[in-house]
Parts: sequence; structure tokens; C-alpha cells
Amino acid sequence: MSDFIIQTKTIKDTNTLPSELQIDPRIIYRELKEVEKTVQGIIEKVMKEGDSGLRELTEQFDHCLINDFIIPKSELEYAWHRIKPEFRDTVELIVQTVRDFHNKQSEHSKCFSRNQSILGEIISPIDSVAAYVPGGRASYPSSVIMTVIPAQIAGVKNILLLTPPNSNGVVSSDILGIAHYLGINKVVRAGGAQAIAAIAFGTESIPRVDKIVGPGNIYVTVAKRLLFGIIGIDSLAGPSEVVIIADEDCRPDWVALDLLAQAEHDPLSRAILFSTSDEVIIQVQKSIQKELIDHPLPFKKIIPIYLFQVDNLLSAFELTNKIAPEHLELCCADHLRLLPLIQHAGAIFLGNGAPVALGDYGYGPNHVLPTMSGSRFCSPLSVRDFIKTSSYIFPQKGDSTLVYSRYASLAEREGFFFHRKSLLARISPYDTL
Ligand SMILES: NC(=O)c1ccc[n+]([C@@H]2O[C@H](COP(=O)([O-])OP(=O)(O)OC[C@H]3O[C@@H](n4cnc5c(N)ncnc54)[C@H](O)[C@@H]3O)[C@@H](O)[C@H]2O)c1
Ligand SMILES: N[C@H](CO)Cc1c[nH]c[nH+]1
Ligand SMILES: [Zn+2]
Repeated sequence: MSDFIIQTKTIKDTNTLPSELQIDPRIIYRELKEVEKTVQGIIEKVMKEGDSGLRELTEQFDHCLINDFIIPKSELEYAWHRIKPEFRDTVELIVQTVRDFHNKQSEHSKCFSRNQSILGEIISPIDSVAAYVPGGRASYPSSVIMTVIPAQIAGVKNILLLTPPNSNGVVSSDILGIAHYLGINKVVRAGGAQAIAAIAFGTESIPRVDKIVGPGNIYVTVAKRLLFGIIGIDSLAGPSEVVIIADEDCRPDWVALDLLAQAEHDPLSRAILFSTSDEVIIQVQKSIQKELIDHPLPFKKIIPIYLFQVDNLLSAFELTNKIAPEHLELCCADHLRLLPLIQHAGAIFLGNGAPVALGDYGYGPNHVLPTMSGSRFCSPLSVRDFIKTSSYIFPQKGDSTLVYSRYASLAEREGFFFHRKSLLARISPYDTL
């Protein structure tokens, strides 16, 4: 049985977050630095040794010896046909709901004129992308759908998957089958920080790509962070988190399940309840304990579930905005009216009928979401993560803003001789001064 502690507390001062929530940026920074030491060694080994370094690290962390990292295409097709028809129907339905939602995110190139000049932005898809599909403690076929669909809608031509093998060297056949169904034909059997390094530098057998996206544990997340710049990344979608705001309108037994559902991902996951009702807190605590008797979580560490009592719902919203959680459930009456109070949360679930698990498995929006307070500045994975823009200008004589000497004067102030000269050289054909 896991060493389970539920922390309960009453919060009076909403200006200061309880220290156990540990979202102080200095603490996050120090924790990341600790993991960085390990990850840096892993990255350098793969960078220097390529496939043989990756092989050794896979043996060390995934406990299996892999000869060929690329899984043959025929295995993907075989895996899809081995999936039972009812489950194939489920996959097809979820793929459609996720596709419908993401289709609405499509962006288009823009062109506008100013006086007689033409300016604009061209949108183009990223050439090649790797999607990381986690597979350490659990296997995540749902993440194949979440990462591949927005990339395809954006028009990415080369999409491959990275996913760790189990100790027999095998990758979940659901991951392979869904990859095939979605038209992916390259799956790389490698995981953790070593897989991120392999795709960032390229190895003898694994091609380098332009961007890596997808969720993962702390090692995967830190590797993405360290390699950003060498390779593009999406958000830091690390160990799962949930905040639930609940009043007397909630179902405490369901709240308990939703807290446990995100806590079961990882010992570093966090599940937090803010409730105005002491009775709700007592009932949630009882339900969690009851659930864990039948189903203890497989972690040796203490599971971070926090149940906080607050004076009013406003305080709960203030605290939540400070946490900026990955997921937020509003299990309170009037949730629609309260929604505008939320400034920072990756995905919001409204009402008692909206568990995070529904979003996890593809009700529409993406389940790859920023963690560690990242929803202050990052968004859920979307089609926008797979495109980039190039701006363009086509100046014309009749444009009254086109006075080269004005731009040249700014160059002069910055002290750039050739910038200034390059502008002044244009004066004779167009400039009116
Ligand atoms: N934020 C999101 O959007 C989101 C979505 C889905 C899942 N997740 C998170 O993804 C994570 C999945 O984690 P996982 O572990 O099951 O799979 P994973 O694939 O992310 O990580 C497994 C890999 O970690 C490496 N590893 C394990 N222990 C290590 C160590 N001590 N040193 C170096 N490397 C080590 C191994 O190479 C292994 O292959 C969870 O934290 C889950 O909460 C997040
Ligand atoms: N809760 C995860 C995002 O943090 C997504 C997921 C996939 N499968 C189960 N859950
Ligand atoms: Zn989940």
C-alpha cells in the first residue's frame, strides 16, 4: 500500500500560497536544476555516441536491449488489425471528435495593403515533427491521437513517433495500431531524455527533426527544456496536475476520483482541492481513503493530494490563478457565471459531469497541456504549434510612410553605418525627401 498522506488545511490569507504547494519559482528552478544534472549526461552521451549511446541508455533505464530502433511499418499495420472491432470503433470516434475540435484552429496567411504597399504574413507548416508518446509507468495511446491530429491539420509532412519500449523491448500494440490508423509509418522505439536527444541531433538510424512535441515525465520535460533552440518544442507538459474548486453542489465521491485520477499518473503529480465546505472536505477525504484500500497507488512516495478549506469561492479562484494549473474542474453551482474569474489554467472542466478524464480521452480539446504554472504563458497543444509564419513587405513608391531617410536616422542613432547606408542608397528611386 502506498504511503498515503492527505494534507488538509484552512487557508485564510490568499496572498500567500501554502508552502507545500511549492510553486515558488525558486523551488521549481532548483528542482529542475537537480534533474538537469542527470539529463545533461544523457544528452551528451547520445550526442557523442549516437545509436550505441542510445542503446546503452535504453538498457539502463528501460531494461531492454534494442537492436533496431525503428519499428517496421508492417508491425504497425498488423497491430491495427489485431485491435478488437469495438475498440477500433472507439478510436475512430475519438479521432473524429478531436479532429473536429482542432479543425477550428486552422490559421491562414494574411495580406494587407498600406497606401500602395503590400505587407503580410505567410503561414507554413513545420517540415518535420516528432511526437513523444509516454510509456514508462503507463502507456498512452491517447497521446498518439492528441499529438498527430493537430500536426496533420497544420500540414506537417514528416511526422514520427517516439515511445519507450517495455522491459521486453516491446511497444504497446495500441500505440502502434493507432499510429497506423492515423497514417503514421515511422515509430521509434526509444523513450526518456535519451530519445529526445536522439531526435534533436539525429543518430545513424534516427533522423533529426525540427520540433519535438508531447508530454512526458520530468526527464523528458527537462530534456526538451535543455534542447530548446537546437530543436523546437511545445510547452513543458510534465507530470499531471489538477485543481478542483468545489462547493456543496459537488459530488464528493466524484471529486475524490478526479483527484486520484490525476495523482495516479506520477509521484510528482499534484492534485489540489479548494472547497468552501468543511463537510465536502471530510467526505472527499473519506472517499479517497476508501478508494485506496481497494486500489492503492503504486508509488512508494507520499502522494501529493491537498485538500484546502477556503472562506469563499473568490478566494479559491484567486489561489487557482496563482497556481496556474494544468487542469481545473469547477464542481460548483454557478460555474458558468464564475468562469470569467479564471485567468490561468490549461484546460477547464465545467460542472459535475465533466471529469478531467473525459478530456484526457478526447472529448475534443487537446490533453497535452502546460504544467508547473506554465499556463501563465503557454497554451494547450494545438494546430498553432505546428505552423510558423514569415512576414513580408513589398514597398511601393506611393506609400507615404516610405521615407527612407527617416529609417536611416534611426540607424544613425543605433550607430549602424551600413544599415544607414543601405537605406540611403534607396532614396533616389523612391524617396520623396
Ligand atoms: N502535461 C501533459 O500534457 C501530460 C499528458 C500525459 C501524460 N503526462 C505525464 O507524462 C508522464 C509519463 O511518465 P512515464 O514515466 O509514465 O513515461 P515517460 O515516457 O514520460 O518516461 C519514461 C522514461 O523515463 C526514463 N526514466 C525513468 N526513470 C529515469 C531515471 N531515474 N533517470 C533517467 N531517466 C529515467 C526512461 O527512459 C523511461 O523510458 C507522467 O508524468 C504524466 O503525468 C503529462
Ligand atoms: N491527464 C493527462 C494529461 O495530464 C492525459 C492522460 C492521458 N491518459 C490519461 N491521462
Ligand atoms: Zn490523465
